Amino acid sequence: MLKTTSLDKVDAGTMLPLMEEFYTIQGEGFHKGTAAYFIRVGGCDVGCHWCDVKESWNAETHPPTAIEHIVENAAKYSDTIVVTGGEPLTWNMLPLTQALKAKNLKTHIETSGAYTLSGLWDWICLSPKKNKLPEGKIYDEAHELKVIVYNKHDFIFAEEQAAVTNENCILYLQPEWSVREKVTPLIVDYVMQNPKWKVSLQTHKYLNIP
Ligand SMILES: C[S@@+](CC[C@H](N)C(=O)[O-])C[C@H]1O[C@@H](n2cnc3c(N)ncnc32)[C@H](O)[C@@H]1O
Ligand SMILES: Nc1nc2[nH]cc(C(=O)O)c2c(=O)[nH]1
Ligand code: SF4
Ligand SMILES: [Mg+2]
Repeated sequence: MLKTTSLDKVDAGTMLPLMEEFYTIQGEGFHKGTAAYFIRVGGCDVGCHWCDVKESWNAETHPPTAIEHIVENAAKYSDTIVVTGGEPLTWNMLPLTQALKAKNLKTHIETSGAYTLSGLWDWICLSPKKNKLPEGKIYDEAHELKVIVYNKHDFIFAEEQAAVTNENCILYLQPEWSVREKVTPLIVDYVMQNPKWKVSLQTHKYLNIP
């Protein structure tokens, strides 16, 4: 009985499968270098073979957690909150983001955009994936587009995605970590040839912080 209630609340977005939460420095993209509190929500079936948080995929291994509890913790640490996963848009993000905004916290999301956009966001980082493309509307709303480069074909994918994204969106190419030594020089050359793009590195990994 108790279990069913939690599942209903997860469906409603008033509880979320919480994998971890941590205060760190945003390592990637536009807000790189900014202190932020990260909320990592479990659950993702996009299946990127190089995903650096595969432990997040199975939502059932992460305890349904009341959003009041998540928000109360977050507010103690930072005024910038990054919601990531897993794929946060697996779930209804409206209750969580409303509660964060009620505390005057800035809401940022890291998402593949594979599911319908929900929630109230001050910053949307869209990182599209070939195997499950974003749902239309998020292309109009995204503030940054961050394409992961694993091999040279990803430059073509990046251009295709930029072409359908709003014109104010800031464009980033980020090396896939395991092949960074090979692809970072390719990204450097590409950005110099195509300066509408910028380089994004996973700087937290170089700094050895979460
Ligand atoms: C782990 S994902 C979680 C959020 C969401 N599922 C997504 O993919 O945007 C957070 C960010 O890390 C990026 N990422 C994941 N694995 C990576 C890797 N091995 N190298 C570089 N970036 C990676 C994703 O593209 C995304 O921008
Ligand atoms: N420091 C730090 N910055 C990040 N930016 C995006 C991350 C993510 O996993 O979503 C991430 C992360 O895991 N750690
Ligand atoms: S969409 Fe994000 S969390 Fe899901 S597999 Fe890809 S990188 Fe990992
Ligand atoms: Mg990460």
